[in-house]
Amino acid sequence: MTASLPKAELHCHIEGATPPALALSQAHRYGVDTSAFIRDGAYVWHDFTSFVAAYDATANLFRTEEDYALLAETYLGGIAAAGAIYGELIVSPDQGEAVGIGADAYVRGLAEGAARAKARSGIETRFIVVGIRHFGPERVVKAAEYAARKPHPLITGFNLAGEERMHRVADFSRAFDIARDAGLGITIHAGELSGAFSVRDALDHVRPSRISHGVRAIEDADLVRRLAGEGVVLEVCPGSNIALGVFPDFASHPLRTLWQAGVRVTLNSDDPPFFHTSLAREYEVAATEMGFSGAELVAMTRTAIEAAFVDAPTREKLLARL
Ligand SMILES: Nc1ncnc2[nH]cnc12
Ligand SMILES: [Zn+2]
Repeated sequence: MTASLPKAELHCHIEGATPPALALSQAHRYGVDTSAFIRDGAYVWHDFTSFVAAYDATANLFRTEEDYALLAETYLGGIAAAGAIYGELIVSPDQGEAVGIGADAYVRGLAEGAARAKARSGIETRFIVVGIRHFGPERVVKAAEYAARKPHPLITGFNLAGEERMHRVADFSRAFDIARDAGLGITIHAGELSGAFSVRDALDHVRPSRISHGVRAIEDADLVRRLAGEGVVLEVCPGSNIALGVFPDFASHPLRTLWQAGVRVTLNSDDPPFFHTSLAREYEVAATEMGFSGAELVAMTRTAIEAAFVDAPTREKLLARL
């Protein structure tokens, strides 16, 4: 039903998009035992902490520039084949440091993969540098300083992810000030593992144009009105929310209610194989289980392009493809 619709994605953590088969072939290459986090060809975790452990173990299977090129090319090629014309990847310079190649080589590798995918399919890509909340405010400042130096033209935004229940948003305002002053687009994980207060803190302390998730704003009607009034775009990831138990099922997911309240929403996959989803499945589930029409789903794609961290000519070109 939704296979032929044009799609766009604003929220996908690139290491979290590793297909298990690719993780296994990388593990074979480097002689890594994956039995703690991949079983029967699927990722194994049971809560946010064990998800992060499985995510980190998977990320550590990519160790060279070419490994990252393969990862980005695989993911972007896959979503392009499913109808995506635009995909933003959340990238972590800390990961380049963790595997010893450094942030620049990490970004170069991902950019090479993005270039290969674009040459094949035309998909446009940008990178959002992420600071990891549970690494603490100082490390997040370092990530922001890295992004602010604009080490690669595909880096156009800054995000904060990780354990939302650690620290308060205000602890990260300096990092966001650095990123904003450098002209980067601003988004922040909020209202996923923590409630409406976290979304309000994000609006007050970070002034983002988008919020990663934000769905728990639904707990506060005034806040929903504020999001709609200010035109803040939510990067909604329903499959992720169900997998992590933020909501029990699609029937109780607030996407439809937020849409009806006039909040600008988009569809995203977050960490697709970890959450048994894909960008294509997010569109399909929105149609079959949440009652969105084809026209409404294309409107969400349009919202994603309108909110994308791209220059004006690129935005116009993408809008013309809808
Ligand atoms: N769903 C999520 N929430 C917070 N941090 C993340 N990092 C990767 N996936 C995440
Ligand atoms: Zn995320």
